[in-house]
Amino acid sequence: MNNTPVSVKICGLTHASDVAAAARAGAAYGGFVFFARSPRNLTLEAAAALAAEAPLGLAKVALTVNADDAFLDALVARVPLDMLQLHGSEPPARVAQVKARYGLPVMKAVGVGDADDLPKLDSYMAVADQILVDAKPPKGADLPGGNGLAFDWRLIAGRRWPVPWMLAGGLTPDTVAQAVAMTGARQVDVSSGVESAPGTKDAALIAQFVAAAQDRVPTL
Ligand SMILES: O=C(O)c1ccccc1N[C@@H]1O[C@H](COP(=O)(O)O)[C@@H](O)[C@H]1O
Repeated sequence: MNNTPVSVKICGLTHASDVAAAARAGAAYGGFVFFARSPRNLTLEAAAALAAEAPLGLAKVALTVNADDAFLDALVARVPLDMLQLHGSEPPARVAQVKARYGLPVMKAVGVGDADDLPKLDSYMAVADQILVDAKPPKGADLPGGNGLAFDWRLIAGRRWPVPWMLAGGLTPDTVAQAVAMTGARQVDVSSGVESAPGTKDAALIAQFVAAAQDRVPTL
């Protein structure tokens, strides 16, 4: 039995109050989204201002989707970051390139819809610092993540990988405890499940989510 509390990432922070709510609730990571079609999309300037508000203990993660070097160069120069999250179709070689170029830990997201998607996770073990096991977006979806959709957690029940991994996809304060129990995840990531509307974070839901993930009473 593992007594270390589950680490939580709150993704899609867009206001200083979101950063404060995530930190107050006990989240370990805060995510900033850089994807134009997302309701959580940030400019570099807005992200730099939010990053300045993040206390020690809240790791600042930048989520990008198939970003090129020019964008990543500007991002890393402008925003103090602790990790890059690659949420597009970046192949293992691109993950290795990004890791070498910026010297930041890289988390690679992989969408899971059915058992056929699981081998893809293995292809990133040698190059990524962490893996994000997310729900595969529906065909034709506008966003490659952040859709509030879960996958069948039984697909990964009892699975272990040689690098740290996070569970994501449609998690909510009501479902996260069951997701953790079924999968054995020690890290979870949420965006839509702690929002009152797309792109609008709710401090009470954030507190409830982190507490539920860690099996304790919320810190409000
Ligand atoms: O949140 C977004 O807008 C987003 C945009 C593009 C790629 C990924 C995005 N979010 C990530 O998706 C998962 C699951 O989100 P949800 O909890 O189902 O809404 C999570 O890792 C977010 O970081």
